[in-house]
Amino acid sequence: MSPNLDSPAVEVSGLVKRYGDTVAVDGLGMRVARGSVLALLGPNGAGKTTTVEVCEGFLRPDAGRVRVLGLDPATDGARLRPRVGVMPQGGGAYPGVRAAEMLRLVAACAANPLDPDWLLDVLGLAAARRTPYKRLSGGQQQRLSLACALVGRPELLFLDEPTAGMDPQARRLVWELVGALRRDGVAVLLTTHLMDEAEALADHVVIIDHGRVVAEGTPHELTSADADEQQLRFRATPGLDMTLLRAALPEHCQVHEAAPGAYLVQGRIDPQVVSTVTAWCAQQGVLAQELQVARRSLEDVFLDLTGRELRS
Ligand SMILES: Nc1ncnc2c1ncn2[C@@H]1O[C@H](COP(=O)(O)OP(=O)(O)OP(=O)(O)O)[C@@H](O)[C@H]1O
Repeated sequence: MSPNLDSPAVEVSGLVKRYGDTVAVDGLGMRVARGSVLALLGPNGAGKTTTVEVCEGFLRPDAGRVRVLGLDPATDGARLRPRVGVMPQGGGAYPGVRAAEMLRLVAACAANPLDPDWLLDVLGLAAARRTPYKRLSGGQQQRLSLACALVGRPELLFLDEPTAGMDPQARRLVWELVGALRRDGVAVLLTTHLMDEAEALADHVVIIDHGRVVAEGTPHELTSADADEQQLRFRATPGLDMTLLRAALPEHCQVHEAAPGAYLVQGRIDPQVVSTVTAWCAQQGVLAQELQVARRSLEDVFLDLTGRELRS
């Protein structure tokens, strides 16, 4: 039986990591419970990879406390390696090695590995088993990297942008796999830029910016924190005069044409607001179609917290 089963899978407090004058991580704290999936979100340069690499033991922190499965990754690497799976950003393999060889090499280091051939099959790589790593497509390299992270039956998985560059089919497959691992009690710390990925997979979301936590909670908590902030979306003829609709709606409502013919009303959406919108459209002689009332999306929350402008 594994030691330290009572401790969280990952526990970080007051983490600081600098590169010269750049403070990449600035007092960050987070906790990944056993058997749960935590998604770490943040704009480019927010400090996600640095945080994950400290937890993986690849980087030493400048300050703070990091415990992985109850151990210190900076000093207990040898004890942690057999229990942790790592899928780094951008793969990481010898370019000439064939897919199946590489997976077998990794499997040989594990005490009780999964069958590499079975794993290649599950990840849709059976036909590519003799292909050298450098000749695999980007998505195939990602899947092989995931296979390498999984083959040792880890208790904890670090996935840094696991589905970047994957086609929708491969992405679905990875999502299903992560769901199955979680049901088997594996903890997962993943970073992603895909809000639907975080919503689909994560029990807990941590949004960071400038190396600090700016919000955290379940996807539901994050998107329903402000009950007065809802959205009414509808489609109609492009170019309707939004100043007229705005004047017909209560003061707390904002309205704009998000894309040609796609309209968005934001505020407290009650039955009266819905009725005003449909009646106003009828007055204009247009039909409001695909009418939908929803909470703010995780992407809205993320953009509100981290800004809408592009980072350099
Ligand atoms: N090896 C390094 N040397 C110097 N600065 C670095 C190094 N690695 C990262 N940084 C800087 O640290 C900050 C955090 O980078 P990090 O890669 O952790 O961010 P990230 O959130 O993972 O970004 P992305 O979403 O683009 O992958 C950035 O300002 C980055 O330029």
